[in-house]
Amino acid sequence: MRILQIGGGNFLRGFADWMIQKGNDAGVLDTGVVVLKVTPRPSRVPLRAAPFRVVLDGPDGPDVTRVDVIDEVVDAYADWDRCLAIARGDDLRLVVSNTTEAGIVDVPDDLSARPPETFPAKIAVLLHERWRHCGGDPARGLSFLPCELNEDNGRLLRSAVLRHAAALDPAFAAWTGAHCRFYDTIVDRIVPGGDAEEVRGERYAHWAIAGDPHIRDEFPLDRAGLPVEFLEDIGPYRVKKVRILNGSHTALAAVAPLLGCVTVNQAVGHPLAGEYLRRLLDTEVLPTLPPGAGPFAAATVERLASPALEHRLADIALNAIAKWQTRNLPVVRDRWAAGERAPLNVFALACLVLGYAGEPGDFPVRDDAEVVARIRDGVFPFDDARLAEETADHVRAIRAAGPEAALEKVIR
Ligand SMILES: NC(=O)c1ccc[n+]([C@@H]2O[C@H](COP(=O)([O-])OP(=O)(O)OC[C@H]3O[C@@H](n4cnc5c(N)ncnc54)[C@H](O)[C@@H]3O)[C@@H](O)[C@H]2O)c1
Ligand SMILES: O=P(O)(O)OC[C@@H](O)[C@@H](O)[C@H](O)[C@H](O)CO
Repeated sequence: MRILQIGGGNFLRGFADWMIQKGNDAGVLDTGVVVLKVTPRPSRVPLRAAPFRVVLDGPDGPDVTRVDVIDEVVDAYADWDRCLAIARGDDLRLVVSNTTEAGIVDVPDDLSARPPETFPAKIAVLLHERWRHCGGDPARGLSFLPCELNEDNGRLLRSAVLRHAAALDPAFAAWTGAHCRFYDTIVDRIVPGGDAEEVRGERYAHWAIAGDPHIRDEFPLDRAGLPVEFLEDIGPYRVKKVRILNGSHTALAAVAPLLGCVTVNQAVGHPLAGEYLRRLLDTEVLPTLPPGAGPFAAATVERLASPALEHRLADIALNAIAKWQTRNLPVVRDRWAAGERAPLNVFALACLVLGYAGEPGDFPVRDDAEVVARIRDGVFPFDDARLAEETADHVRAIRAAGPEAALEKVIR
């Protein structure tokens, strides 16, 4: 069997490729991976069909795995014909992707371009080639496992692909709708970096996959003891993971640089930033979740405290306003709806607003130029009067007393 992998970033190498290697080693899979490079920009890590090491930090030292599953890398912009040939392949069954949350977009595209610009349009054209080649054989549909962190990632990808498919040929769209399976998944492993030879991450991993049970036989990694779970609905699991882990990351990336921290583990170990994190989880995030999320929150704090990960706050701060909106704002809204307050999450937003505005000057701002410019012009990023007012209160307090004293006051 062959798996088509869209994107060759560190996350997929340290998570999906690592799992496929383990599945092959355990005898539950027998598959190679072909990686498609789908952006015209140069890769951060040069992509090669060559073995690499996955080094995972754990309580008893690093665990090193040689991953040798990538047997081909194709650049869609350099060799689209080869991509079409791969799509025709008899041995192709599964597609995994990670194109960041920016990749699954539902916008018009030029389907005659070689290649089309967006990820879903590329998939539609590749599937169309497959459909033509197999004469619409129902058995030749593909299964998609998107790893992007968008909510309902499988459903989103399916609907964008189907829109392009309908423009190509209604009969092809019907085949795609009936015989290709798009699974919602949620992935969890902190993978802070790597290069062509090595990917660094944590030992912890979890992959929750929802939907049609067909996938359990195509991708039976649970039978190799891997942390892959097949669930009917991953919604509740997703909310818990995103609010606890990603919300903590985004809050720390906003607050901790103002206290002089550079990495996540420094922040967790910092007396004030560490207390901020624990209180954020205990008093704001956990009350918005169903009972039973406490152990996951405690385990998350331990994961974030690991010194071996060297996860830079500045890297997590990429597009921080949009991330705060999806990871932290829902907590604020739920607390308000329950007649409670959420000052620690709003404090993080105040730190972002100040940081984006250039005070203090060394804040790691990595966002869309337009988003940054609007904040610098004094425009509050959300259309919400209460949020604007509470954020402004924190901004004033930070300006007057400095970040440490202002934070002390909010915490205690
Ligand atoms: N690194 C982690 O700890 C981690 C953990 C869980 C999930 N994730 C997911 O991974 C993403 C970051 O991935 P990474 O850490 O491997 O980073 P990365 O920058 O190494 O890889 C990102 C990949 O996305 C591709 N890409 C970017 N924009 C695209 C677009 N518009 N269309 C198509 N492809 C596009 C890039 O070419 C690259 O292959 C996050 O946004 C999140 O969705 C990461
Ligand atoms: O990858 P991003 O930039 O979307 O978010 C940064 C981190 O919060 C994220 O990558 C976590 O490490 C990951 O979600 C853990 O499973």
